[in-house]
Amino acid sequence: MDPAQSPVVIGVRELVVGFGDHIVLDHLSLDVRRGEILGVVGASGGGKSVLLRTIIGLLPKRSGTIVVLGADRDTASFEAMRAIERRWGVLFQQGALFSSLTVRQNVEFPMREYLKLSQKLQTEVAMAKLGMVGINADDAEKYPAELSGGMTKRVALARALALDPEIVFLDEPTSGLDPISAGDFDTLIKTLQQTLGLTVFMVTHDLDSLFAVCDRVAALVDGKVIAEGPIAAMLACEHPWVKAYFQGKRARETTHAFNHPAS
Ligand SMILES: Nc1ncnc2c1ncn2[C@@H]1O[C@H](COP(=O)(O)OP(=O)(O)OP(=O)(O)O)[C@@H](O)[C@H]1O
Repeated sequence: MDPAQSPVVIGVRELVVGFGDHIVLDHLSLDVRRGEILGVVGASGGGKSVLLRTIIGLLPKRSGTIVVLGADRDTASFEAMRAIERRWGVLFQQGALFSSLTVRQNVEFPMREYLKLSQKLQTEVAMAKLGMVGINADDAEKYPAELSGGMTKRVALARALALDPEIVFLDEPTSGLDPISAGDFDTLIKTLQQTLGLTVFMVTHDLDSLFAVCDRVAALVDGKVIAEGPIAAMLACEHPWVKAYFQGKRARETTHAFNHPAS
């Protein structure tokens, strides 16, 4: 199904989030539709991570509504919200793996929290998830400190997929990776999204990622979404920030490659 026609799985309306007298999100509204990869871009410190963390309930909002998979945290019961939380996975910036747990134990962690599976089954599922993201079985007993940046991201992605989520939140998944590893990671995200039918909410600064994987992009400026749409619409957008971002010097090469794919 064309994601543009799919049901809304994340609906944010008039969201206000702030710290003291610093308003970060100022009556922000945004929809994410089932099956799409939405890229969220914006200036550094503009509130992209705050938006992600507020949607998943890690930060409080001042006002507005957030409905995820039909549940509104303001009105849903604790049990209902916990059941909904099982249906999403999160890859935090830097991976955020537990340093005292092995790769396998990190992936088992959400299962321990939410499911009652035998240890044997947990291990089988964790190993399957690690296989999906391209981590060798030989690396499963390593600790996070022994992993490269790319491997850390892959393990964090495996952990995000542990509970077979419908939505995956990715906070700068390719930051800190060299261009080839970042490109491989983009391909992995796209493949998983297509094979598992995931909805992906991805905060990124990486123009290559936006062009390679996103169905739609939302630009967050001054606490609001000032433009949203497919890449082609963003390239045609006249808003000064969007123009500078997508048509600036840094963007030109990527845009050129997008418009002139190698045959
Ligand atoms: N827990 C917090 N307490 C106080 N201020 C915070 C907190 N979390 C974020 N902020 C502030 O909110 C603003 C937005 O931060 P956020 O991390 O969302 O930016 P970002 O758009 O993700 O930036 P970057 O692209 O650099 O990661 C920043 O000014 C930041 O200092």
